[in-house]
Amino acid sequence: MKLYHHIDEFEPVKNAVVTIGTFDGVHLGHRKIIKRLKELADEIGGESVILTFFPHPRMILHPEDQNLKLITTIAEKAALMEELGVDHLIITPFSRDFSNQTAEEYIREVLVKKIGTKKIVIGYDHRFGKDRQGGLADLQRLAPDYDFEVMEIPEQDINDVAVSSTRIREALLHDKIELANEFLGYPFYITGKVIKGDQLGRQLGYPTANLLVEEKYKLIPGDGIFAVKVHIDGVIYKGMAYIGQRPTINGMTRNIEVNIFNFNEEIYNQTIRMDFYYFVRGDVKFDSLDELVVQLGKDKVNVMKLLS
Ligand SMILES: Cc1cc2nc3c(=O)[nH]c(=O)nc-3n(C[C@H](O)[C@H](O)[C@H](O)COP(=O)(O)O)c2cc1C
Ligand SMILES: Nc1ncnc2c1ncn2[C@@H]1O[C@H](COP(=O)(O)OP(=O)(O)O)[C@@H](O)[C@H]1O
Repeated sequence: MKLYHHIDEFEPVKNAVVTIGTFDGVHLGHRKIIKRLKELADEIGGESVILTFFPHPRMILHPEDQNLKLITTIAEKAALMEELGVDHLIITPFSRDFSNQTAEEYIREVLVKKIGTKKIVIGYDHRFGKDRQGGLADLQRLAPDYDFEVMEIPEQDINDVAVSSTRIREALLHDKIELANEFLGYPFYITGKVIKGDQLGRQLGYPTANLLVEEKYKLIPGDGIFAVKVHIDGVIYKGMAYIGQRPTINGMTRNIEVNIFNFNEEIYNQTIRMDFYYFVRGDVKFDSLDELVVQLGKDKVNVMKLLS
């Protein structure tokens, strides 16, 4: 897959089959659209192109709003699309200039001249151009002039996609990891850099790698203990993860940590990926560290069972 960080980097391709969207999570509904996109491209010996915007329009129009949480970071989204065999992914900043183009300018300048669109796969409700004035009808009206074809994604499919992004976010925030994974079609994951914590973990007999997620907009599941698999340098380990404030030690920050099974290496500053499989239990304030350690032993047994 070829990746572009601005629409201006893209050179028009022959028979571009294009779709536009946020594709947060690259979940089962998105996968269906991407599959269709690739089939259409194959039919005409063309190439599949996805146009997505980053930062998300809401981040530009409402920078003060920190509530926008996405299932996938932009890098994760690109990796997932690459796995699915998309030919070209254009991630273009959603600037005010960009959004000030009229619908017709957008179709002519972006879709036709910059991308070379031959077919566009688009939802019935997709809006574009200044004040979101453009839509499917404009594409259909201008298609003959600019020699492209419009393929509408049926309303039901669009609703499925919207419903599943929302439901995945809800599920992740409420300990329903398995449900989220069912909608995603793969295990939800977090990518982060290992940073120093309070160095207490190893004293308790359970060292925990603390993850820093740099993307503030990444959705983090609700507090609790989870059965996970951790990718470190291409090797996959089982482990038990914790998300919470550590009430037992009156922790002040919300941590993401993982005790990795059968592992004993220093991995500070490394970027690791953690795949979530099961929710194990909720966060508890124990009366002592000894009680916490006893529980950690039980958690380990439970997680091993769940992942075996
Ligand atoms: C599987 C697992 C379960 C945990 N459960 C709890 C818990 O229920 N309550 C709590 O206060 N801390 C819990 N912790 C967090 C520990 O308090 C934390 O790992 C310890 O404070 C070490 O922190 P450090 O990595 O900053 O040294 C858990 C950690 C792990 C790995
Ligand atoms: N099995 C393991 N699971 C997690 N981290 C481990 C493991 N073995 C060694 N480590 C290393 O130890 C660190 C965690 O130890 P810990 O005492 O909890 O320190 P910190 O509070 O800095 O996280 C990890 O960041 C990692 O570099």
